Amino acid sequence: MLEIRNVDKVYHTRGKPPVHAVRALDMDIRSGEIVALLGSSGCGKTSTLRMIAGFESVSSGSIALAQRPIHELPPAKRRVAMAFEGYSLYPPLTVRENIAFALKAQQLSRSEIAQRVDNIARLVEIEDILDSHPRALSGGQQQRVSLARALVRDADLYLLDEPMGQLEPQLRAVLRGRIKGLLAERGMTAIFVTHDQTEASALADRIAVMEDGVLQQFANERELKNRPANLFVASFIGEPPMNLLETTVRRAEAGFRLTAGSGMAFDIPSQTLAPAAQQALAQADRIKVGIRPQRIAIGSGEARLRVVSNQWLGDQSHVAGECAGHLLVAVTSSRVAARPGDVVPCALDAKNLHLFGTDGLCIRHAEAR
Ligand SMILES: Nc1ncnc2c1ncn2[C@@H]1O[C@H](COP(=O)(O)OP(=O)(O)OP(=O)(O)O)[C@@H](O)[C@H]1O
Repeated sequence: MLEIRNVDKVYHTRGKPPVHAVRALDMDIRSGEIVALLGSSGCGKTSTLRMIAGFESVSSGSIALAQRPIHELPPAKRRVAMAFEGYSLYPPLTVRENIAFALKAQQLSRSEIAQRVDNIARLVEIEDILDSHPRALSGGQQQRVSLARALVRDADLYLLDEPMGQLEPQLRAVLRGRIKGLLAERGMTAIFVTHDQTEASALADRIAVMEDGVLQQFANERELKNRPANLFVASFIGEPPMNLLETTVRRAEAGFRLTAGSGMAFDIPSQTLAPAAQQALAQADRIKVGIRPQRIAIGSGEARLRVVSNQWLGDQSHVAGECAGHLLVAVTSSRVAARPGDVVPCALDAKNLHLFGTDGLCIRHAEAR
């Protein structure tokens, strides 16, 4: 449906060094798919969206939509609808006129336009402000008008830049559900930008994680959590973040022994390693290992955790503590009775470890549950 091939974006500003905002981006998005572009501020999400919409040129590479190369077409010819981060509403027009404006080019009857505007206004809860002008609206209201103006159109692709960033949490959750319903019901293909993991997980079929202009991994939430491609994704996705430990590598009888400070060692049998991973371990002195807080068992096991903090969140305990010189966070669904300073047994099983090579790429994932 949407094919992004080897796209780069470099901004040149007079008197300043060039900014390489997007690097060698390759993505394939399927028809009817909802995709989140997720990453921290400045990682290239908005630049990517604006290149697809045609408001920024690509520095190199190509973009095709429904088999049509679009990267050299003007925005109006791309059949792409976009809701902008800065809303971009027309100040002299009312909300109703702003939304209807996007439909004028589609040569629809007046009654059809009125009906569509009313339907989308109801969906994003702006029926009461249809006759207001943008300057009289709050940021959250303007954001919903901008969203309505994009979603009301007939387009091959919908691009939504931080579509709900200004809304209070309850309304955001309600609209998220409704928008997902609308997109699914109409089989609309959409890409939205967010830096909120919960939003990405709730709305998207697949999540593209970006950092420093580079696509780190493009997969569903489960895959990102269970099979992170590299250290960045491993530490960025998941709450609380994955525990990462520096270990020294030594060959052992049936594989490798990874030692993380005094009293913490993991035996990794060779049979759990692909040939490339074995080779990487054989050549490394030190590697990083990662373990999800949910995979550290508290209350039993060989290791000892000196508790630093223990919080019960209503449905899970978050226990932070020091273990063999490392600060670890563990999450369990049962209530843990330990207080700061207490020492509790815990288990870190080698099969629950993700191993990362010296280049940061994951060379072995934790065993699937
Ligand atoms: N028009 C421009 N001219 C020069 N540099 C730009 C321009 N637009 C963006 N940049 C730079 O390109 C990089 C990527 O910016 P971009 O807005 O795409 O990131 P982002 O992930 O969407 O960030 P945010 O979440 O803060 O909107 C940043 O370093 C930014 O400063």
